[in-house]
Amino acid sequence: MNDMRLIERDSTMKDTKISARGVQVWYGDTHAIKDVSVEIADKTVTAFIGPSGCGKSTFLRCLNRMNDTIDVARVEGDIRIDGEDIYDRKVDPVQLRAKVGMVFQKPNPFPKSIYDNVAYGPKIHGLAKDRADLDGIVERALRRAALWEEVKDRLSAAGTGLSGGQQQRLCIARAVATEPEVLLMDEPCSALDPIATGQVEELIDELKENYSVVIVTHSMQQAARVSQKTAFFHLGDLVEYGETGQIFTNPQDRRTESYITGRIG
Ligand SMILES: Nc1ncnc2c1ncn2[C@@H]1O[C@H](COP(=O)(O)OP(=O)(O)OP(=O)(O)O)[C@@H](O)[C@H]1O
Repeated sequence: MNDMRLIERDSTMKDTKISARGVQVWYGDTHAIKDVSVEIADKTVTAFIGPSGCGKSTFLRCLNRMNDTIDVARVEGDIRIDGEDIYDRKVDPVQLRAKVGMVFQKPNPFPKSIYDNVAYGPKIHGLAKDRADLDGIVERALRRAALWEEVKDRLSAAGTGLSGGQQQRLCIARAVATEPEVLLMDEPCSALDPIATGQVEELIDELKENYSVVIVTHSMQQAARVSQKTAFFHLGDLVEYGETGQIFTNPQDRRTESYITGRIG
């Protein structure tokens, strides 16, 4: 009986991809993240939820050192990806961000062609040996982002000329083109209509076959639809973290319960 239970548990366990210990973030005097520790699994979608201003985006940005670009931000603690300290002085943040890709709230394609939007990252990171190789990378990334069929005949058209939902999928293609291992998504559907949202959510579900996906969302329905793990933040604290089903049906902390029942936030 015990053996059976062990086997059952093993089949649902995934390796840890990101391990954060005692993470604190300040913006000047504002203490935005307070001693957060969490293990994020590989090949899993993890949702960060919580009321506005609770620190979800701040913590997400710690995972690829995007906070480095904010002058007043100070990050403390230990964050490891595959056991490697990403804040170590020998880590190049540009290389790190190729490995830990990011998709933002508002689709932000470069003012370039669809092709060049996707080819840009692989070019600067020297991932293609020649033009044919680069063509292959661009096609694969656009296919992975479920956009290829819609754009294959107009790759030289401007990325900014696509619809909002297509632009967001283009940004996802751009992020996956550098073969990242982790994909961070900060409210990726908030500027999209329900149809485009559905397409991006479907895509997120497929992306988890290859990547560890972390998504910040204001929509609890979205967290419930796309994620396997959910972390609830409140006033800079990570209050509760667990299986998404458990967080939504049987939260252990009354603050989580208040949030998911709409009493706070
Ligand atoms: N660039 C910044 N400079 C100064 N303070 C900031 C900065 N970015 C965030 N903050 C502050 O840090 C705290 C956490 O903000 P953060 O954007 O991480 O929260 P959030 O949970 O993602 O919010 P939202 O859901 O509204 O996007 C807030 O008090 C916010 O005002």
